[in-house]
Amino acid sequence: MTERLSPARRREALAGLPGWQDAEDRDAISKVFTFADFNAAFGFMSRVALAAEKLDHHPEWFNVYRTVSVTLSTHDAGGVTERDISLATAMEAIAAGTGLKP
Ligand SMILES: C[C@H](O)[C@H](O)[C@H]1CNC2=NC(N)=NC(=O)C2=N1
Repeated sequence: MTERLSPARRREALAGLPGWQDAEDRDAISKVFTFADFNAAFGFMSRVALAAEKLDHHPEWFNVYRTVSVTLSTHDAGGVTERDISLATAMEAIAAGTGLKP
């Protein structure tokens, strides 16, 4: 659970997570979510915050108006683990119900 993913597993996981990609400057994965408006973006962040606490795994993120830029990595492991894939998967499910930009 806390080991960095093999390249093959990482490719497989990213293939199932639309819009997620390798971060440019470090060992992490990232995505920019664009919502209908600020209300939807902040609602997404509120729901993700609750899920992150349950998973004990927390996003690095940056919100401007209706966009939320997310970077996930497991600091203890120095890279991407199954914990990041679990949180990314939860974020996808939450975003699907939160008023993504049409
Ligand atoms: C003690 C606690 O489990 C750790 O500090 C957790 C908390 N949330 C975390 N979140 C993320 N993204 N990476 C971590 O390594 C991490 N570690």
